[in-house]
Amino acid sequence: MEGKTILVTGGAGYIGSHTVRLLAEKKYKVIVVDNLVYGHEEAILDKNVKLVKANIADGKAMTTLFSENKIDAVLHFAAYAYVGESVKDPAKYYLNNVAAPLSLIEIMRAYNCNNFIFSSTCASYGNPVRLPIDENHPQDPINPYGQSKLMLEKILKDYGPAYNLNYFFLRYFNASGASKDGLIGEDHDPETHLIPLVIEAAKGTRGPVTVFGTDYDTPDGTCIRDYIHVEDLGRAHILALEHLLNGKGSAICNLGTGKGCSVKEVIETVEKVTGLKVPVKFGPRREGDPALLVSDPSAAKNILGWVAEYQDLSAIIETAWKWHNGKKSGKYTPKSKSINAI
Ligand SMILES: NC(=O)c1ccc[n+]([C@@H]2O[C@H](COP(=O)([O-])OP(=O)(O)OC[C@H]3O[C@@H](n4cnc5c(N)ncnc54)[C@H](O)[C@@H]3O)[C@@H](O)[C@H]2O)c1
Ligand SMILES: O=c1ccn([C@@H]2O[C@H](COP(=O)(O)OP(=O)(O)O[C@H]3O[C@H](CO)[C@H](O)[C@H](O)[C@H]3O)[C@@H](O)[C@H]2O)c(=O)[nH]1
Repeated sequence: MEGKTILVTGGAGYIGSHTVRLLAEKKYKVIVVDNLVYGHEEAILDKNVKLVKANIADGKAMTTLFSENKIDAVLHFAAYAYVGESVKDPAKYYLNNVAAPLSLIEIMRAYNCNNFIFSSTCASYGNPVRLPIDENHPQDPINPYGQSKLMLEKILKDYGPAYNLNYFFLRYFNASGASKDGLIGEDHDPETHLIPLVIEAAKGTRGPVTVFGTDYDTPDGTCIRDYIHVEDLGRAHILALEHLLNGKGSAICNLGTGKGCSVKEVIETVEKVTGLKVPVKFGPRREGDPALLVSDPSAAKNILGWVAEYQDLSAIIETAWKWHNGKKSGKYTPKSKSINAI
C-alpha cells in the first residue's frame, strides 16, 4: 500500500493527527485538509505531510485538491464534536457533520475516489438497551451530534451500492491518551473530556473537576465509559484503510477495549499515576449522559485483526500525563513541512 495517496480531513485534530503520523510512518502519501477551527498545525509532525488549510465544504478548494492529486482513499475525521453545543445549535452540527462531507463526497465521486473511512461514534447508539454494545445494537441517538453521525452513516449506506462507494464506519468509544513519546496529545479548546480535565485539576492549571452525578446505577454511582487509546484508534484506521484498498468491501466496527471505567476510577488512576491529589467537586448529572457505555469490540478483531493494545487505564493515563508535562516544557513546537494553503 506504500505510496498510495490518502486524504485525511481533520488531520490536525486530536485523533486525526495521531493517525496521520502512523500513515506517514507506513509511507503513505498523506494530504491533510483542515481549516484549523479546532486543529493545530504543529500536531502534524511529519514534514512530508502536506496540509491544505481549507474547509471541506469549500467546493473550489476540494476540486483543486482532487484535480491535482489522485486520491486513493479519504479518512474523514473533520467534524464538530461538542454534544452540549449540538443541542443548543443543531444547525452548526448538521451543516458541518452532514452537509459538508456530502459536498466532499460529490467531489470524490467526480474524481472516482471510492474509499471513505468515517469517524463515527458510540453516541450514534443513544441510551444502550443491552451491554456490551455490538454493531447491531439499535441506533437511536439522543442529541444532534449523534444524529449527525448516524445521518451520514445512513447516507453512505445508500451511496455504497448505488455509486460503488466503499465505506468503513469506525464507531469510537471514548478516545483518550496521547502518543507514547508524548509529542502529540489531546489539545481541545474548550476541553470537555474527563481525562484531560482531571489531569489539569491535578496539576492546578484548572479548578477542581466536577463529577457529573454520583447516583447512577453503577457500582460506585458514577458513569462508566470505555476509554480507548488514541494510537489504538490510529492503528485501526490503517487496518480499515488496508481492508478497503484490498477490495474487501464496506464494513462497520466499534473501537473500544470492551472494559468500562467509572469517573471515580479515572480520578483515582490519575492520582496514582501523577502522585498528585485531584481536587474534586460533586455535581448533578450532565444531561444526556448514559450511565454505562461499553463496547463489544469483537467485530474489529474478526474483520481487522485489531485488538486494543492499551487495555489498562493506568497505561493510557500515563501517556496523557507525559504529554501534558511535555506540552508545558515546550516540546509541542511547530515542525518544518511543506504547506499548500489554498
Ligand atoms: N474524541 C472522541 O472521544 C471521539 C469519539 C467518537 C467520535 N469522535 C469523532 O472523531 C473525529 C475526530 O475527533 P477529535 O476528538 O480528534 O476532534 P478534533 O476537534 O480534535 O478534530 C477535528 C478536526 O477537524 C477540523 N475540522 C472541523 N470541521 C472542519 C471542516 N469543515 N473542514 C476542515 N476541517 C474541519 C478541526 O479543525 C479539527 O482539527 C470527529 O469526527 C469526532 O466526531 C471523537
Ligand atoms: O468534567 C467532567 C467531564 C466528564 N465527566 C463524566 O466523564 C464521563 C466521560 O465524559 P467525556 O465528556 O469525557 O466523554 P463522553 O462520554 O461524554 O463523550 C465521548 O463519547 C460521546 C458519546 O457518548 C461522544 O462520541 C464524544 O465525542 C466523546 O468524547 C461522562 O460520564 C461524564 O459525565 C465528568 O464527570 N466531569
